Amino acid sequence: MTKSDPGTSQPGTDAPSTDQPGVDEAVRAELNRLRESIDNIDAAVVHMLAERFKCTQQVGVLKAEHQLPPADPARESRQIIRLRELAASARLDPAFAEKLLNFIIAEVIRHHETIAGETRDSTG
Ligand SMILES: C=C(O[C@@H]1C=C(C(=O)O)C=C[C@H]1O)C(=O)O
Repeated sequence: MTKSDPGTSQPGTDAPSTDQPGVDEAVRAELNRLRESIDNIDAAVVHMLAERFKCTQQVGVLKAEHQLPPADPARESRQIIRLRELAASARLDPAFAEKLLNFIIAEVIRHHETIAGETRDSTG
């Protein structure tokens, strides 16, 4: 297989696609089984994040209506401590858990700033 042989490798790699003939049937079956679980977990993550953002949007509206700042660093510090402990007990890298939470919170704060701006515009 070469790079000029389209469709036989994953984009950006020279590794053979698992869809190719020649991949052991038992390996393919195990991979498919694991990928079905991964797809279910990814769906659950998306649904849980959607629910989280529904809550944080409501927090954003409440803060905007009461002139509270979009970010609450003290609350974030407590969440990070708690999440790192949860991660450690679940054998997930606490640094990864912290990065993920910070990534999500940054997006939430962006939403809150937008809501605050819109609220100021509409109330004058
Ligand atoms: C949702 C809030 O607003 C911000 C976003 C947070 C979050 O996404 O968990 C936490 C703290 C705040 O910086 C909040 O204050 O509770």
